[in-house]
Amino acid sequence: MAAIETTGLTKRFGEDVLAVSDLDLTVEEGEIFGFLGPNGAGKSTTINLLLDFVRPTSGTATVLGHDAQEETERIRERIGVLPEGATVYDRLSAREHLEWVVDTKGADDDPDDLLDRVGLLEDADRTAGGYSKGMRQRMGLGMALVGDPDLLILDEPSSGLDPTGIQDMRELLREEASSGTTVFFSSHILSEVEAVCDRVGIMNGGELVALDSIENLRDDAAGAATIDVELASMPTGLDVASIEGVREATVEDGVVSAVCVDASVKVDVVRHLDERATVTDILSADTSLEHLFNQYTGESSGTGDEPAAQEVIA
Ligand SMILES: Nc1ncnc2c1ncn2[C@@H]1O[C@H](COP(=O)(O)OP(=O)(O)OP(=O)(O)O)[C@@H](O)[C@H]1O
Repeated sequence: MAAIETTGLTKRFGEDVLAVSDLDLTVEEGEIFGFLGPNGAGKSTTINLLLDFVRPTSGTATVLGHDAQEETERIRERIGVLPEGATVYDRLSAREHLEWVVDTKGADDDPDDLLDRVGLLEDADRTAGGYSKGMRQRMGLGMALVGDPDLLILDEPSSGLDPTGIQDMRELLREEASSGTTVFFSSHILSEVEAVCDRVGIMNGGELVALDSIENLRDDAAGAATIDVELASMPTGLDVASIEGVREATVEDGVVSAVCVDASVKVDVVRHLDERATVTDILSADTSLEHLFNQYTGESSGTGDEPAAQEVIA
C-alpha cells in the first residue's frame, strides 16, 4: 500500500490561480520523499490537500490508504505533521506544548524524550514566546513525532534552522525512516534534500515536472553539459536554441550559454556560432544537480558559478 497517492489532484483558488494541477503522485511506504519547488509551486497546497486543510477542486488523494477528505480522523491518528507557520502558544513552554499533543493524541510518549531528540530539552521550561524561529521549528518537529507516527508530513522543516539544526533534522529523519516511518517533506532547496531523500518530486507552477531518485537526477545532470562561448560581436538572428540537443540558450555580455543534453551537442553549438561570428573563447562545464533543478523550475542559477541569464535566444 502506498503511503500517499494522489490522482488528478487539482486545486484552484478563484479563477486565476491554479495552485495544483492534475497531480498524480505515489509515495511508497518507508520512503524519504523530498517535495521540491520554488516559492508558489504548489507544495504547501498539496500538503494542505493531503491534510484536508483545503478541499480539492477535482481529483482524489489517499493517505495511508484512507481517503484524505472522507477519513481525516483515521489519518490524523497515524501521522505527524509540521505545518507551514505552525501555531505556537506564546505563554506555554515547549514541554507544555508536547504534553498537550501527547494528551490530545492519547499517546504515551515522555515529552522529555522527544524534546531531547529535537535538541530542546535545555529550554523546555521557557515559554515559547521567547523562542527563536529555529527553536520553534525544533518544537514543531517534536510535536510531529508524538505517537510514533507511520507517516511524517513536514512543510519546509529546515526553515529557520541553522546548519547544525539542519544536520540534526536530517539525522532525525533518517532515524525515523530506519524505524519504518515514511517521511514526506517539502523544501525549495535541492541541496537540502539531496543528502537524505530516496526520491524527489519537483513541482513548478502547480505541476509535477520531475519525479525520480536523486541518483537518476544525478545521471541526467552528468549527461547534460553547459557551454559558454564568447563572441567578438553578437550577430543578429542567432538561433542556438533550435540546435538539436540544446535545452536552453541565453546570452549576456557577449557570451552565449547553452545547456546541452550531452557533451557532443557542445561541438554543434561551437560550429553553429563559428559559422556566424568570431569565437574568442570557449568555456565548458558539467551541469550541476542544482542547475538541473533550475532548468526544471525556470529559476536562475543559485550556485553563483554562472551569470544570470539576461536574454533568452529564441
Ligand atoms: N488560500 C489561498 N488563496 C489564494 N491563493 C492561494 C492560497 N494558498 C495558496 N495560494 C496560491 O497558490 C499557489 C501555490 O502556493 P503554495 O503555497 O502551495 O506554494 P509553495 O510551493 O508551498 O510555495 P512556498 O515555497 O512559497 O511556500 C500560489 O500562487 C499561491 O499564491
